[in-house]
Amino acid sequence: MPLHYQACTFRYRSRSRPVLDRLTLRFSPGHTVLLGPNGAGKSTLLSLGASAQKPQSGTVSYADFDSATRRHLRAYREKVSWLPQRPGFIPGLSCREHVAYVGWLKGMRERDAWHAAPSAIERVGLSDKLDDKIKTLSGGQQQRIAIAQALVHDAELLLLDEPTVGLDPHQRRRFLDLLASLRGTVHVIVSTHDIGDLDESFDEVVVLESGKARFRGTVQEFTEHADPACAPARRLESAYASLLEAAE
Ligand SMILES: Nc1ncnc2c1ncn2[C@@H]1O[C@H](COP(=O)(O)OP(=O)(O)OP(=O)(O)O)[C@@H](O)[C@H]1O
Repeated sequence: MPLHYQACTFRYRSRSRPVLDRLTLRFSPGHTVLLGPNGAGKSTLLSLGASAQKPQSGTVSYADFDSATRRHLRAYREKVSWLPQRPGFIPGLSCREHVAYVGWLKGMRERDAWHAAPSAIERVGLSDKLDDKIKTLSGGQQQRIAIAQALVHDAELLLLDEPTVGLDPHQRRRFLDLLASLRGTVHVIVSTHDIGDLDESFDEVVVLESGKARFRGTVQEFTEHADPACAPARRLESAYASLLEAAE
């Protein structure tokens, strides 16, 4: 199912200019990387996709459910999971309690969430911290618990906002392998500044700039924007730079 933004306008109350101005964008099923400079509107876009905020006009829909329609909200949130850029934690809960609590918030039965939490935590390699309190974890470990929270209720679509921030290189590789293991079963949209996260395992690249989609295409189509003279190892960076230069 695609995640569909139709003529979406979103403005923060304290701001006169909208972050998104009648944006129409369709994220195809599969795995998508969302790129864009600071302030482009990526987090805003994902928070709308997660139904955490509503557009002032236009619609956001997934699987025939409208994120702003009250009677759709429960089903929408069961299908869509979101890792925000700055996940909030209840520091005194254990990892298991926290992940189970988020599963319960997402509509799982308390018992089911409690039983599902250890396997979500195992997927991020923190089984040895199951009963440790969140406040005793390092920043990178907390980020991994946040990823486990996004996985716990088996959503159809994961919206991951800078999930690899704070992860060491081994954990970053592990996370990318985890994403690859979800191919074919879970749709994923990952916002990142780390262009190295983008590899051939992704189906689509979207570049957002000033609230507008400057590029949407396959990884190969994205790479074709690179300077032909650049070194192979720098092709992704070069493609990204040339797309943003063209937008100026
Ligand atoms: N809560 C808020 N109140 C007011 N303005 C906000 C708020 N959150 C974001 N903005 C503004 O909205 C614009 C888009 O921000 P957003 O966080 O969506 O961008 P981003 O592409 O995710 O940026 P980054 O890569 O730096 O995380 C920015 O100009 C930002 O200053």
